[in-house]
Amino acid sequence: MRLREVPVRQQSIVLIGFMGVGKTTIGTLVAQKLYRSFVDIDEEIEKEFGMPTTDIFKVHGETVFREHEKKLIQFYCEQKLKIISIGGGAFMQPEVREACLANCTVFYLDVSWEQWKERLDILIDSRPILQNRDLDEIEKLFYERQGAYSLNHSTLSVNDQSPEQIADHIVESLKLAWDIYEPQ
Ligand SMILES: Nc1ncnc2c1ncn2[C@@H]1O[C@H](COP(=O)(O)OP(=O)(O)O)[C@@H](O)[C@H]1O
Ligand SMILES: O=C(O)C1=C[C@@H](OP(=O)(O)O)[C@@H](O)[C@H](O)C1
Ligand SMILES: [Mg+2]
Repeated sequence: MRLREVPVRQQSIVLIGFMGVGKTTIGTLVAQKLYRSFVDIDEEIEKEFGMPTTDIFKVHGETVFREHEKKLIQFYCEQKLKIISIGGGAFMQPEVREACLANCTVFYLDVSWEQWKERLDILIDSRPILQNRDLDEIEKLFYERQGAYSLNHSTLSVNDQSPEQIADHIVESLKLAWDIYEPQ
């Protein structure tokens, strides 16, 4: 069943954006604020394989990772009342975009390259996609992915804001939309 028919208040929320933008951190906070359960797709894949993402890439390869990522996203997007954080590369798959946009409310967390660069040191060890790429190559990837991210229901700049502020903003904007589209 397509959740398009599901009341907008019950639709799951999906957070998209470049790796390290804060999807996992902010998704956890939004779930707490809305009393919903939180699903981090990377964490689900890691549980399935019993190893961190970097090892999945090394042992099984990116193609296997992407296939599991797609299947899990398609599964969770069809459920109600979840807050779902998906990996930064997931939205490059057309089937993932279709599943998220058709069934859920999709928030794009948008960060400037200047601010993202400051996080590189804390991300490098846990994000296999960043390894073996120099800064120019990462910048190219950052801009290449923006086209896919522009397909969303709501874009939110996260520059100069704390995770708590961003989560509050998402909750407020959802409540406003719910009242407009489904007045109680
Ligand atoms: N708004 C923010 N300001 C500063 N640091 C942040 C912010 N959001 C996330 N971070 C930090 O950036 C890192 C990556 O966050 P994470 O939630 O794992 O991002 P993602 O899931 O998008 O890859 C973490 O160390 C987190 O604490
Ligand atoms: O951008 C990517 O291709 C990836 C982003 C990661 O998730 P985050 O966006 O949560 O860092 C994780 O799925 C994997 O390392 C690949
Ligand atoms: Mg994450």
